[in-house]
Amino acid sequence: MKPAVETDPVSGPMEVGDNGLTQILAHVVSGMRGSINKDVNGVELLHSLLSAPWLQSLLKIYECLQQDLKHSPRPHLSYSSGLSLQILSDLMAISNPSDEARELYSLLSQPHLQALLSAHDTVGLRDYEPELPPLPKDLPEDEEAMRIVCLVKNNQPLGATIRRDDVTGEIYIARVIHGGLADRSGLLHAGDRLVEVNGHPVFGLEPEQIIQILAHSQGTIMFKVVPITDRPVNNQTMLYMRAMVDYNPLVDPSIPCADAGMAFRKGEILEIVDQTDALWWQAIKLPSISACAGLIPSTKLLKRRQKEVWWTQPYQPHTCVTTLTTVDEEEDIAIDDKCIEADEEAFESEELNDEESEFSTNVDGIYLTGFRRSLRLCRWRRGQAFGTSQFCSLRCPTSFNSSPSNSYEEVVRYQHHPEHTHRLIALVGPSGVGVNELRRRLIEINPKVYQGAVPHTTRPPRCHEESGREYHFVSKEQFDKMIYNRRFIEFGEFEGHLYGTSVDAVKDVLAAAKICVIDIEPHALESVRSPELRAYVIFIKPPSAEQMKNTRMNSHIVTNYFISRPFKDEDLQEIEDAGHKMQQQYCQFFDHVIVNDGLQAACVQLLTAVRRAQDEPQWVPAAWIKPSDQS
Ligand SMILES: Nc1ncnc2c1ncn2[C@@H]1O[C@H](COP(=O)(O)OP(=O)(O)OP(=O)(O)O)[C@@H](O)[C@H]1O
Repeated sequence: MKPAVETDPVSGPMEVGDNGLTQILAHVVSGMRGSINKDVNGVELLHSLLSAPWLQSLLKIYECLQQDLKHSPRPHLSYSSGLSLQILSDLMAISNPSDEARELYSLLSQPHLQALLSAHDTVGLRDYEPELPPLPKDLPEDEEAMRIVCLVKNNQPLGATIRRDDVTGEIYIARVIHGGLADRSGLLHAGDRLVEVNGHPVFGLEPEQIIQILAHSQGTIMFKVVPITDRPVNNQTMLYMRAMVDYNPLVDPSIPCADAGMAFRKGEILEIVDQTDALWWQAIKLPSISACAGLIPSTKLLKRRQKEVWWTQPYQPHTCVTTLTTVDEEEDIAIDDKCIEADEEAFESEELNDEESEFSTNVDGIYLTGFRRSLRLCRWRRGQAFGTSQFCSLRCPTSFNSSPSNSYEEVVRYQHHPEHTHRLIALVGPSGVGVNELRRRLIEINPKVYQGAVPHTTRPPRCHEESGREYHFVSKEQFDKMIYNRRFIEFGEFEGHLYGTSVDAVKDVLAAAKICVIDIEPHALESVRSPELRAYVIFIKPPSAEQMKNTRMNSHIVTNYFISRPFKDEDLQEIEDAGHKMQQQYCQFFDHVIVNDGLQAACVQLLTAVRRAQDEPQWVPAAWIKPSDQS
C-alpha cells in the first residue's frame, strides 16, 4: 500500500507504513474509545465492529495479498506432483540407495506433501474455476427469478425506456434501444419488470421519479428486474427506407420518449433495425455515425396521422395539389396575361431566329437531339396551356409527392449490371442555372456514349428536318393517344403545337447501349423513377447570386419574353431562390447534387456522377428491383 500521512484526531499526525490499514484501524479504534464515554450516538456499535477479530484477520489477509500482488508470484512448475512421482520411481530403481535417498523417498511419499504439491499444481494451472451446482428441480412455482444487472453509466444514455402499468402500478422496461448501453449489455429486455434501481424499490413510483433516480446516479447503476418469460424472437429482415418527409421528435407530442427519438430529413437513408412496435420503429441513419438507434414513427403511424388530418381538416386541399399550386410556386412559374400577349409576338420572331442560331445540333456528323429551344420554352406556358389542375391529373395521378404511404420509400442497394441497359440520367434545376449547358457539354464530350432523347411534336417538319432526328413528327391524334397511354415523361404546348419527351424515345437511346441524358421539370420525376428507366436524378444547384455574378458575367439568359440578354442581379437572385425552393421540395428524389459555379468544374462533376451512377452501387427504390438484381 502506498504510504500516506493522515491525521489522527486524537494523537495527531501518524505515519502509515506497509501495514497501513491495520495501523489506521488501530488508531481509529483507540481514538473512538474516548468518544464512547461521551455517549456519542452509534460510536459503540462502530467501535465493536472495527475491533472485531474477524475484521482484523481479513485486513491482514488483504495486506498479505497486496504484498503478493506487488511481487506477482508465478509457479516454477505446474507439474510438481508428476515430478515427485517420477523422482519416487527413480529412487525405487536405485539398487543400493544412500541415506539421503532414503530420506528423500520417505519425505516425498508422505500424503500431506503429495497433497501440498497437488494444490500447488492446481493453483499453477489456475484450475480452480468454480463449478456451479445444478439447479434444483423442485423450485417453488411462485418464486420469481430476479436478475441483477449492473451497468456502468458513462456519458451516453442508458438506451432503454420504461412504462408504468396503470392497473398494477408495476414498472416495466418498455423498449430497449438497439445498440444502446442496455442493449449491448444483453441483460435488459423489453417486458422485464423493474423491481429496484440502485436499491430503491420502484413499485408505485411515477416513471419520471425513476428517471430522476437514474439521472442523479453516477458510475454503476444497479437494476433488479424480473425477466420477461416469453421474450419475442427478433427475426425481422434488414429493411432500408429513404425518408420522404422531414421529422423532428422534439416537436412530436406523441413520441413515447423524445430523447430516444431520431430526427431525419427528406432523402436520408434509414436502416430500420427494429419493427417490433407497429407504431414506433427503431432506425439508424446511414452512413451511420452511431451504432445506437433512435425512435421514428412507422409508416402505419404516419398514414394514420395523415388520415386524422384529412378528417379534422376536410377542406384542406390535397397535398399533391398544394405542392403544385402553393403561392410561392405560382410566383415562380406564372406568367400573367399581359406577359403572354407580349410573349407570343416576341417568340414568333425569336423562333424563326432559332433556325439559324439552333444550339449545336451537329457535332462530328452526330445530331445532338433534345436541344430544341421550342421544347424547353413551351414549359413556361404549360401552366397556362393545360391549367395546373389538369396538369396534375395527367401527370400526377397517384399523388406522387404527397401520398401518406410515401412518408418512406423502401430502398435497396443496387449495382447496375453491365448487361442491363444503362440508367437514365435526368437533370433537374431551376431555369437559367445551366442545366442545358451542362447536358450539352456532357454529350459533346462523347456523343457515341451520351445522347439526348428525340422529342415528339405535332408541328409540321421544316425543310431541313428529318423525322426521328430533330423530332419525331406525329399527328395531334397520335400525340393525344400517347398522352392517354402515359407514354410521355413530360409534354407541353407552344404556338398551338404539342411537344413532349416520350419514354420510348429514352428507351431507344438506352437500347442502343448509350447513356441517355435528359433534362426534366421536377413534376416529371415520377415518370422517370420507374423500373424501366431507373433514372439517376442529378440536381443542378445554383450557387449564391453573389457568386453567379462573377461566373455569369459573359453569359446570357433567355427571358420569359424569349429575349436573350445578359443576366441581371434580379435574374440571379430569382435563380438562387428557385433553386432553394426546388431543393426543399424535391430533394428526396435527388441522387446527386452539383453546384454549377465554375462551368468547367461542374462539367467534371457531372461526368464523374454519371459514371458513378452506372458503375457504383446506389440506393434505389426496392420496387424497381427483382431480388436477384441486388448487389
Ligand atoms: N457555370 C456557368 N458559368 C457561366 N455561364 C453559365 C454557367 N452555366 C450556364 N451558363 C450560361 O447560362 C445561360 C443559361 O444556361 P442554360 O440555357 O443551360 O440554362 P437552363 O438551366 O437550361 O435554363 P433554361 O431551361 O431556361 O434554358 C447560358 O448562356 C449558359 O451558357
